[in-house]
Amino acid sequence: MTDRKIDYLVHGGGPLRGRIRVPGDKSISHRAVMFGALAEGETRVTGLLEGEDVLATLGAFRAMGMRAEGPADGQLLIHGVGLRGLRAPAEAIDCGNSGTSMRLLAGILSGQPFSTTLTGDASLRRRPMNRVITPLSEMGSRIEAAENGRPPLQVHGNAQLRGIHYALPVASAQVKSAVLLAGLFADGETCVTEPAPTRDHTERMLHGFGYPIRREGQTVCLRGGGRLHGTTIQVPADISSAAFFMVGALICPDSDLVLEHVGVNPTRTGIIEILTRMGGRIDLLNLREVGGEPVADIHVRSSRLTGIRIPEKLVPLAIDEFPAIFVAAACAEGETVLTGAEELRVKESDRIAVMADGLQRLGVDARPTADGMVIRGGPIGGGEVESHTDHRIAMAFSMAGLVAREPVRIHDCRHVATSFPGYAELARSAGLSLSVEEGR
Ligand SMILES: O=C(O)C1=C[C@@H](OP(=O)(O)O)[C@@H](O)[C@H](O)C1
Ligand SMILES: C=C(OP(=O)(O)O)C(=O)O
Repeated sequence: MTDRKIDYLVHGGGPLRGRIRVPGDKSISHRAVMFGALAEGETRVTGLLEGEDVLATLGAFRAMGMRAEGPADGQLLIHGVGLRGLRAPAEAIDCGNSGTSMRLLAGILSGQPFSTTLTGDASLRRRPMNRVITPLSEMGSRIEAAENGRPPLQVHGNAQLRGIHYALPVASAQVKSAVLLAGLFADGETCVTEPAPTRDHTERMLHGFGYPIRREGQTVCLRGGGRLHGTTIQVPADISSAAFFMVGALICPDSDLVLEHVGVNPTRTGIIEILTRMGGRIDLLNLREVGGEPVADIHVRSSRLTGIRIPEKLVPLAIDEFPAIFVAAACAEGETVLTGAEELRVKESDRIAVMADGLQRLGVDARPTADGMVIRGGPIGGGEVESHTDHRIAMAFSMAGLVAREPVRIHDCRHVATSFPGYAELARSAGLSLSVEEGR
């Protein structure tokens, strides 16, 4: 990451037209690196997201002895070390801005015969880790954290973990994945029950690497001590990155945009359901299955949006898309009400507080609540907003700038590169009038 602060300045633009492909899926990319490292033999990945979060995961495994060629143009060849082949890293592992890296690594490191420190940037060091510390400790790992279970974490692994049956207190794919990854190293069976469906890329990838896994209703189980077999993985484009363009095309008149080759796993498509319920014209074209994940081209046309009450069951299925959805709500007629989304407060920033604050600065009637937001649509004015070093906040406000009456300056957008390298260029190519300036 560059230390130089950069701002985005958006002077409207649009319509958004044409066909674009956003970068690879972040969740799938992290897991491709992790499972490829723990597998026996080679894993060839294409479409890998070369964003900073995934590079942090890759750096962690290289520091633990994994060899890999790439990434270049999304291609990565991983030489797996096998489940018992990781070595202690020489120094602390820096997860940067990435919660996924830290929580999933905590699961893997819990099963190692060595101790490791996991650290991260200022945003990550504010995020809660007790949610993984609690179940991993029950399995026999010992994890020390700073105050209130915040990073850095010192993970004192245990080569003889015990399998557990764990009921997740929050719907979190990261916690589910951390426990299942530790379960690979544990005696007996490890099962996780989720309160509501969350993204299932870990389960699909275990299957792809030939590891037996069983799902019964909301419970997933595996037995430790098996083997992962190297494979090929084609990473689809990230629906969480496509989300900004979906919203931009819906709210900007005369837009007609196709987002190519996007992963549309049903545990990720809450955004499509929510925007469709708001009146968005969104069609999935050429639906196909690629490497165990459903993929489609998403066709979006400008639409008259109407506010809705967002069903709580859709919240985990759209969890990273709310910054973009709030912008859609600001452009909709009437009121949009979100509840049951307190998890948004512990992401890279407090996404409820930060989005409400920025929308208010742009003249939008946005009222934060403990677990969501109430937004009454209306005209968006110009002004200056803060990203709070949160990539998704920066990109969401850039789409607000697309339809704002005056220019919108978004402060400190460096972190967009964590999930979406090349965002400014791609947004310009689609029709956004966006310049990148020295931060002020
Ligand atoms: O498992 C994953 O890859 C992710 C799970 C979600 O986090 P939670 O598990 O905290 O909901 C999501 O917000 C994050 O961007 C990626
Ligand atoms: C919450 C996110 O990621 P992470 O938890 O991996 O930092 C995100 O990308 O929106």
